Amino acid sequence: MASNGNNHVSTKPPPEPSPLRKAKFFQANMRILVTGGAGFIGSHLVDKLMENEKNEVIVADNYFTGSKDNLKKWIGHPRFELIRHDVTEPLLIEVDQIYHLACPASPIFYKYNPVKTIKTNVIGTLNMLGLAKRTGARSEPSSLCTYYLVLGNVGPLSHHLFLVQNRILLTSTSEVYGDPLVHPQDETYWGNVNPIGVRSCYDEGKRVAETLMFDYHRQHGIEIRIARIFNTYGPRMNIDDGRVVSNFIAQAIRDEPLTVQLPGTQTRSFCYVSDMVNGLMRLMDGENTGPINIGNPGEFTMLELAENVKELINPEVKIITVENTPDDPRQRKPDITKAKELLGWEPKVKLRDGLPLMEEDFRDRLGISRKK
Ligand SMILES: NC(=O)c1ccc[n+]([C@@H]2O[C@H](COP(=O)([O-])OP(=O)(O)OC[C@H]3O[C@@H](n4cnc5c(N)ncnc54)[C@H](O)[C@@H]3O)[C@@H](O)[C@H]2O)c1
Ligand SMILES: O=c1ccn([C@@H]2O[C@H](COP(=O)(O)OP(=O)(O)O[C@H]3OC[C@@H](O)[C@H](O)[C@H]3O)[C@@H](O)[C@H]2O)c(=O)[nH]1
Repeated sequence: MASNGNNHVSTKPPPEPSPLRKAKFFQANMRILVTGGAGFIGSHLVDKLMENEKNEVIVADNYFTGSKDNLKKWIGHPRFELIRHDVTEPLLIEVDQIYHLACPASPIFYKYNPVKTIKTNVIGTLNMLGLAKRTGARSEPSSLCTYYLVLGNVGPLSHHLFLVQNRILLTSTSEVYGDPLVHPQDETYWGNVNPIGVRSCYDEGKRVAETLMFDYHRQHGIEIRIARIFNTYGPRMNIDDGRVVSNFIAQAIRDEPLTVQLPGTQTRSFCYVSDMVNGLMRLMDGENTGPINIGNPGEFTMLELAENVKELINPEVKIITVENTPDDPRQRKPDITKAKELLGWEPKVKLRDGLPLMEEDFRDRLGISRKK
């Protein structure tokens, strides 16, 4: 017996679904926007999302640090769209989920135009939250779903569409902890950030982005997810990205000295990109808003990282020390208890297994093969 929704019990079976539901147009697609999808993490996320035939993926990117090359295998695919768009401008499209990654991540690039970086973090996140609000990032049907209903498809498929959970995920950062006085960092730590320093366009920008996410959640009921990402590495990083793993690997391949910034005892924890993408998707699909640390708790000094790269990639290469930049955090290691308990997630790829995978990609792109 089926209820018609007005508390009257009907003995009639539910109507047959329209024969059109098997047509492509009626597939139960989840339309997912990935901002910053032409970048390093974003393009790996797109690869994973596109594996699911029920997903349509739209990338919005201004190509500041990203490139169409990272998405070349999807360009022209019927379930994929690429838009040249700067998130500091509003975007009017219909989507069910938003992975909001757009923001330069390497210190060299985010410090290059700090005013633009903070605008990207603040205005960009406001715009994406506005989009989430307009398209109904709540446990209600989205505009897309409403459209299906207007067409009169009242079969089991449309019921499924009602259950689509619209939401927005922000890729925040371990930099919200600043130069942390608590070690390892768990999500309850409020951080130690210089609000007027050269890194603050990024650190404070991401902190405001987190604030906006929670204010939209509390005030407008928007379904939010916040990931605090720790240093991530892997294939497709820009060769001249400037971050430490890509620098050391490119230097080792080119026979140039590995430039350890002083003092060299500062630590970081490095997460391989496939683990990261997996963690982000679990967070999006799970029931917890976060913030949740996603990172690999293996902790290395920069000197240890250089030694590892030397041993694995080029035992002949020199290691030198060079000046550092202001406000460089002295230690960083995620406490991932929350990710383990709430998402059932933990990283699988160890640094010594991930570095050779990245080396292979860098050698291909640089056209330098391994010496015999
Ligand atoms: N990789 C890491 O170690 C790391 C650590 C913490 C947080 N994150 C966060 O993850 C996200 C992705 O980082 P990534 O390493 O892939 O960096 P990335 O620089 O490779 O990718 C960022 C992408 O955003 C795009 N972008 C930048 N500004 C934009 C704007 N105003 N409008 C539209 N697109 C814009 C870039 O062109 C690029 O494609 C960023 O939000 C970053 O803050 C990364
Ligand atoms: O050539 C280099 C580059 C960097 N470093 C050192 O390596 C450490 C890591 O520097 P990176 O530039 O890779 O990145 P950071 O850890 O400072 O910031 C990073 O982590 C948090 C993310 O949000 C940022 O997006 C990301 O850039 C720093 O201590 C830096 O001084 C070197 O020793 N040599």
